[in-house]
Amino acid sequence: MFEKTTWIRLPRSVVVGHGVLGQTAEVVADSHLPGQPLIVTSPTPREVAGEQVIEALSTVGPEPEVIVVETASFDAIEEVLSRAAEVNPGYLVGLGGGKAIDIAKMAAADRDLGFISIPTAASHDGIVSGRGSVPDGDTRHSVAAEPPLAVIADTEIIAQAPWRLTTAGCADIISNYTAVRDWQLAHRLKNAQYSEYAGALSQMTAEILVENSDSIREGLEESAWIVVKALVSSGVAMSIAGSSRPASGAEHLFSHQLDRLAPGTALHGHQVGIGSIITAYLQGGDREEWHDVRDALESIGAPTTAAELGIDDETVIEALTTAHEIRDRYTILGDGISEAAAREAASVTGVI
Ligand SMILES: NC(=O)C1=CN([C@@H]2O[C@H](COP(=O)(O)OP(=O)(O)OC[C@H]3O[C@@H](n4cnc5c(N)ncnc54)[C@H](O)[C@@H]3O)[C@@H](O)[C@H]2O)C=CC1
Ligand SMILES: O=C(CO)COP(=O)(O)O
Ligand SMILES: [Zn+2]
Repeated sequence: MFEKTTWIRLPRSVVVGHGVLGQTAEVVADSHLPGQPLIVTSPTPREVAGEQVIEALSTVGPEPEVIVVETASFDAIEEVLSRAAEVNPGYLVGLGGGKAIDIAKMAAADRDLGFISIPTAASHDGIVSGRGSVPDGDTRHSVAAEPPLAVIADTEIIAQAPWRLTTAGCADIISNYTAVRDWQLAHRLKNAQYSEYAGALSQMTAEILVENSDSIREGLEESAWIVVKALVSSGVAMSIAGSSRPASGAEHLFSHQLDRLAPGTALHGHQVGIGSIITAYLQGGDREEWHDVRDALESIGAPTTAAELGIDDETVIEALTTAHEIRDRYTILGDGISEAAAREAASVTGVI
């Protein structure tokens, strides 16, 4: 008997473009979201877009409550949940970068509420995904969370964010090359479940971004448009897969380990970009594809060396040799690489 089932959860609306925050009321109505919203945000996004979002949401319901969180952590989720228990919101809104959006989507899942994603930067591909990523002691969890019912990505706001946030988003996408390869490897060696559709979409997203890299330049709102579309596409790949696998391989394990060893030093996207250069080197292949990854990062102005990340060489080596311990996800790192191999990979690629 045929027993396979799949349940792909995607947003109902993805609205991207100049000034689309002005369509917020329409989007909320179209999503049938009731009652008072609780906005989960962090300090800078609150300043940048908070009033505009509060004003827009107030036209379709009671004035929103706002909670400002500082970190992506289980404590922050608890804070949001206890505020939600007080105000009993009708739905949640994640406003900001990856951390605020992740916390909102996980709190929404816990309270069984609808959730809207309003990114203020094109810095990560969690804008659309139904996954949350949270560090927890020595490990990192990628948990099933509430996917957004709607995404409102206003390129006017996103284009005004510091440029480094956009280059981080590009690097998060470029890292899909190595993530997909690691996923295929895990499929071959460990029988990990692989989705051809999700793998192909994730890889194609990286290819399209790299093909368009000449148009990704500081000061152009079109750059925000191109990058947001890629981030959406990558998030859809994660939703199809039902896991972060299409967008997270060894380069992400390396980044998660850097978050523990050098917290708050560099952006997620920039770390995974460097991780992707080294992962491509370790994955080998006929053509030295790590050159392509490095060149793509260089062309959009993302860091390609540890020094540019602000992280010292020894921390890079430690992260590389311990990254496999972060979570139970098979990658090219296998059950760990030696210090000598890590040093060789990081030096040959010019990362250290
Ligand atoms: N759930 C998922 O599928 C994914 C989750 N992530 C998670 O997302 C996080 C990384 O996201 P990031 O956005 O890099 O980190 P983040 O949320 O810490 O934001 C980075 C910085 O950008 C600032 N910022 C945001 N918008 C701004 C604006 N318009 N102007 C000025 N500053 C602005 C924030 O205040 C923050 O200081 C990590 O925790 C990562 O694990 C990343 C990718 C996928
Ligand atoms: O950052 C991500 C994809 O870009 C999410 O991946 P993780 O599951 O490794 O946190
Ligand atoms: Zn990522």
